[in-house]
Amino acid sequence: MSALELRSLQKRYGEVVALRDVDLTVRRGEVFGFLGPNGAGKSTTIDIVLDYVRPTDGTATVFGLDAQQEGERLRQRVGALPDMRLFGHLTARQHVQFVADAKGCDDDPVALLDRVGLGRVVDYTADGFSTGMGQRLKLAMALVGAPDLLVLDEPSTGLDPNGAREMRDIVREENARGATVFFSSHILEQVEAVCDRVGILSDGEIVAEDSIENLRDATGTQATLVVSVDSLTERAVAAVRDLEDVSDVVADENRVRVTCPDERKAAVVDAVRTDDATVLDIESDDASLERLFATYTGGLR
Ligand SMILES: Nc1ncnc2c1ncn2[C@@H]1O[C@H](COP(=O)(O)OP(=O)(O)OP(=O)(O)O)[C@@H](O)[C@H]1O
Repeated sequence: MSALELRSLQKRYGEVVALRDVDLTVRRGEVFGFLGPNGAGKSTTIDIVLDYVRPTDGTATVFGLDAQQEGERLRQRVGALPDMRLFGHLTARQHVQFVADAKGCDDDPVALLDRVGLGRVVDYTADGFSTGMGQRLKLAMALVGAPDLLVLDEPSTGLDPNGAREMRDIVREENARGATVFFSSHILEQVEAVCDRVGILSDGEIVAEDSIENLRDATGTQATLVVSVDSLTERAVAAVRDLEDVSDVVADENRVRVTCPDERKAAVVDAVRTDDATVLDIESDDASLERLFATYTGGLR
């Protein structure tokens, strides 16, 4: 049985078609990235999965439980980080305790708050929290009861780079203990760093569902690679230029920049080392990921 199944899901708000026809399967134990530009329908999909919103047509099931029919049982097994307001007059501890009581579990709020980096403010009220602290608190609430499925809607919102990294670490830890993670974002690097597979939603429809690697192969999306060495010879540059599928070769004193498919990166590094140069640094930019996203969502063709 899969962790999450969406079948022919449709949602209209009056004239606005938020979801056209969404079919998606998230397997048990995977970290699945749910990608899409603003307004694509990600939040609507998540709200339907959590039964905050009813679909116009189609079904959403979590571990075989129908979101509309068995919402209460379903929520027992799910931890969600929705874009929900916190209660300013309640402390961090009270927020987590509230979820623990609702789920009927005896998790220690302080341990959970410690895990998300709020160990020192457990008795502070949420009204003084920054956006990032609020986001951490919502994550602690999502972790209550060691859920089988974690649904994280834009979890990195408001987090600084350290916070974003800690969020990724927690996603990995949760996945390692067996949780399936469904992770929505429009920040591609975040998704690539933790996700096994991704689904790309565009204009209310899934336009791609695969590993990022396979999607790259399918679209022939190229990466930019910069190799820095201790000394660069003309022979080495010529060897790089001779490589198949490698283009836009630019060389300066001790660096070579090229455009190539992922699977040619190793050949480029080998060629740069033709005269036994020592590799000092290898950089590969994320532009390829941006292009991949744009290819599927209509930003670039
Ligand atoms: N309550 C609502 N009433 C009317 N239209 C809505 C409502 N909620 C969402 N929509 C519309 O449905 C579409 C999908 O919105 P949704 O918030 O699901 O997208 P999203 O992918 O989560 O976007 P974002 O990345 O900006 O959060 C948009 O056109 C939005 O304006």
